[in-house]
Amino acid sequence: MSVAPTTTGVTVTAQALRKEYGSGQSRVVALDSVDLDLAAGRFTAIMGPSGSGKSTLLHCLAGLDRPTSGTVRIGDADLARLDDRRLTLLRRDRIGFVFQKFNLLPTLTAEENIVLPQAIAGRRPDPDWLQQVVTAVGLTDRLGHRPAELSGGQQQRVAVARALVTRPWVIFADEPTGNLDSRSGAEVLRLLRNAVDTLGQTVVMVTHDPVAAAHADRVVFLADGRLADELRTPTAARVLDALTRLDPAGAGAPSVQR
Ligand SMILES: Nc1ncnc2c1ncn2[C@@H]1O[C@H](COP(=O)(O)OP(=O)(O)OP(=O)(O)O)[C@@H](O)[C@H]1O
Repeated sequence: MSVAPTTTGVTVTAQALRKEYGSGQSRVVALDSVDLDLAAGRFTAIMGPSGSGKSTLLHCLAGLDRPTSGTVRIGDADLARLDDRRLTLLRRDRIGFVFQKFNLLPTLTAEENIVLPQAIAGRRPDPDWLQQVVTAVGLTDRLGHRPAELSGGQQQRVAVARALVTRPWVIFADEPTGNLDSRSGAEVLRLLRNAVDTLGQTVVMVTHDPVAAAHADRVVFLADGRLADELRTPTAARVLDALTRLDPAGAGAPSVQR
């Protein structure tokens, strides 16, 4: 991206975060006493064995789900103090999302998908900024195509553009490369990395892939719903080592009834 850094990102913090599902015999503690401070303008990856609470943590941090107890702050917004309507507005106006399954509307063109969050808010995107984002993600000649006419990698680049175009405080990405071949996945990771480096964007990403996590500045590891480890300036090899220590069998067990 060819624009000067603007540091759009804000800090995301979680304090004493706990999330339980169900009750009685079927109670599951998905998150337990999680304290986390994610710096503004940095790329953080969340990793851990299957069932360790990664998606639950991302959903609680992003205001998609309410924790059982504890606090989440995005910038100076305390999510627990927002009613559902305000939380929806915060998500729409201040947060960008990139999901594994792209989540594009099939009847809309790439361009219509990119500007959809702003259209819903009754706003028009700044045309210069829209063009910069579209150029950065390499979709200039695909704007009139519908998702079915785009490759998986192109669809995910539409989703990244949709996340970037609102200049969100933070982008949350849940397995953004999970449905992509390694070349398309690398392209999407490069875009996220670039958004951090050139725009000061804050990015938080859940991934299973050590190579994807190596694009982050910091990797935090969950095990059984708790923070278990972390790495700064990770490499894929060090991430894999840390994961193997946490989960030697390569498969985590769900954390039931602690
Ligand atoms: N809606 C739900 N109802 C009951 N239990 C749930 C629900 N969502 C998640 N869980 C449980 O909470 C725990 C954490 O789940 P979560 O999906 O956050 O883990 P994860 O690390 O993202 O797993 P994976 O890597 O397999 O996607 C698991 O034991 C899971 O079975």
